[in-house]
Amino acid sequence: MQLRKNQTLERFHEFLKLENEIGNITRQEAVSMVPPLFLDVCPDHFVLDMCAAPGSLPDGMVMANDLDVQRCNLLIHQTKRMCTANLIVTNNEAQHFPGCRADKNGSKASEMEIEPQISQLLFDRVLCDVPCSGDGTLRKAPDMWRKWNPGMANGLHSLQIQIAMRGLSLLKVGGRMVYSTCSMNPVEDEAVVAEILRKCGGSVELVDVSSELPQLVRRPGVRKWKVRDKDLWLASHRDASKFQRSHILQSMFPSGKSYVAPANKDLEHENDEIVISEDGIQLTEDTSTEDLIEEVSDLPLEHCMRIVPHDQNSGAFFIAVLQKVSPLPAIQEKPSKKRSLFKKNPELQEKLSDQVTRDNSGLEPDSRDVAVEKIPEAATEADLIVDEPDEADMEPDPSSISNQDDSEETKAVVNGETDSGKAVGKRKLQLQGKWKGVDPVLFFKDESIINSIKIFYGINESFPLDGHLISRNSDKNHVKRIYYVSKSVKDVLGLNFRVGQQLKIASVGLKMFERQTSREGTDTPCSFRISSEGLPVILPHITNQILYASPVDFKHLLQYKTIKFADFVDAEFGEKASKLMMGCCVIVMRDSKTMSGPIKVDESTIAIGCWKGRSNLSVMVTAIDCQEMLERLSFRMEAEKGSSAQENKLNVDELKLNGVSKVEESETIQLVADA
Ligand SMILES: C[S@@+](CC[C@H](N)C(=O)[O-])C[C@H]1O[C@@H](n2cnc3c(N)ncnc32)[C@H](O)[C@@H]1O
Repeated sequence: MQLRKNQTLERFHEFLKLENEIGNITRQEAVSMVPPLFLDVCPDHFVLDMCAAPGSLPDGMVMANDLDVQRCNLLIHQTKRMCTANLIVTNNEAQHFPGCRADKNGSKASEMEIEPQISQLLFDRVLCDVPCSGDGTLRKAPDMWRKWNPGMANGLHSLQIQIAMRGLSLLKVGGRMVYSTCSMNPVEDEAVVAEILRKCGGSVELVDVSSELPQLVRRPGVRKWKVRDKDLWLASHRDASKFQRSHILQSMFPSGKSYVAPANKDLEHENDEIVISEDGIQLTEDTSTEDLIEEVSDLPLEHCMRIVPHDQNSGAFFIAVLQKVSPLPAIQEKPSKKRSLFKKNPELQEKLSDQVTRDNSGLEPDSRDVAVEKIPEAATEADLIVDEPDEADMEPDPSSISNQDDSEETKAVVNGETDSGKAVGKRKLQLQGKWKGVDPVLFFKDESIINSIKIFYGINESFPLDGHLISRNSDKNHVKRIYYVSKSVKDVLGLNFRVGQQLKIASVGLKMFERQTSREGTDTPCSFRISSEGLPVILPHITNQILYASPVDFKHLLQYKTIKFADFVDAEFGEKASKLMMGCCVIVMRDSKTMSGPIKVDESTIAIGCWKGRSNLSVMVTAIDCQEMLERLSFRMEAEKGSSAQENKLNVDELKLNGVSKVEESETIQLVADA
């Protein structure tokens, strides 16, 4: 509110919005970022984020899942600038997340697009930041004060157990899973942890992480609590009436034990007095809790962590770290009868998908779990962007570059092959395995196109393309976008084909190449340009169609978007540009590091995709990216100017000592001055 209203913060707010839009920053409450810190992720790990919403591994990969398509879109937008080929965004129900185990001879040849190195999808790390009632966000979500009621937590308890159990069954033995909520309600926290410990019978341990992140002020988990149902406190499942037992479960209590209801229980609480206050809020006579016999858990729940607002001025959070020490008991991840039926009849699955179904992990939840009340929407981050445009198709005409927006399509298809600007409504319903309405995921194997790309950009074997390219269009002749995936992702996709595409993939890999046509004609030897997201990854491997511009010419390109060869300040650069092949090229900003020798790409390398036309170079970067890059550039130049001036001053002082009074400016200083 202050950011929006306070005039003095206007520029800061604009900066935040721009950087957020571009994907350089993501605003999130600090405490929400704590759970992954306890995951202890290593670069080669396979990580599953079961309920990811929006939040580069060399060998490992991250599979980020969320049930909500809009949140998947947001996640895709926010991870776009990470330039990672190691990410798969999926849109499955976490509690039924597919196991993807390939049997040795069961796969059909046509589905086995690529022989995978793995035969089962298991993870080294799992993050279960589950949907919760969200009372820990009370400080930033004023709505919560009106909306909250204890039924929200009770209604989510079973789903939380199911998601956590599914996570544990997908975890490798020896792996770590973090379970977290932004609720302080023990029913969603310690009760869930206790229930999964009970279900797992010693194969999962609650890890004492009190020595990890010592700066984080936290409180131990509780071992005793009561359960609230509407106007009543219940200390034990024994206290629940027969009616209440349809939604108040034994696992919500510290002992986790069930009691047989006495015959007259139904009649209890009938006469509880209900009072309606002036503002219409229902007040109830609070039942005294003193006469209830408290249960105490015998599990080491004090190893859980409670982060409370008044300890370090944060939102509230609950975190538990679990270690799988042996295979779970009675785990049989064989497809249930129901699932094999679905394979034959996907429509049946669609019909049933809205119902709360039983866990297929083999650890069946209590049958009463299915009777939970309608689950309330989980707490939301205050500043979620609902949707983001995919990168527009770009013609080498700068005016068209900045204005296109295919956000409608992005809404419709998550990310995939779209026909920019025209296709909404006309697109055929895509089919990804059994998933309707989702673009297919296909290995891109068109050798003539792959070879033309390799030759045009001079990409050698140091960057293997074969088997690493993906398209999202079943019409092989009209592929518009080609995605690049890492070896780990390639293996997972191969496995997913073998098991009949159980993963519902919203986004995979890094958009690397996009089909490009020029208004000047199509006489370019390669019809695919390098996309902005893929550029940082492929940059070190490009040997053709790449030029180095001085900071001043680079800046002019960003400012004016199109520059005639003859108009570059550095005439030699203009000359070289005119000799490039027609089509996409890459312009790297020259600095002391890129002046000579091989390109070393690091976070400071600034490069853009351009189009070499008949008489000019045009940038193929969105207007917003140009603006951001210009700002980054001026900041860098300021910094360089400062350090050069400092260096220069030192040199002058040094030379003065040697009796010389005039110093030639270094080239760096000259370039900065030009700019
Ligand atoms: C607490 S939020 C996750 C926040 C996220 N980890 C972050 O740090 O931004 C819980 C998420 O679970 C998703 N969700 C709800 N039910 C789900 C289900 N059955 N399977 C998977 N995701 C679910 C919601 O869409 C929501 O984005």
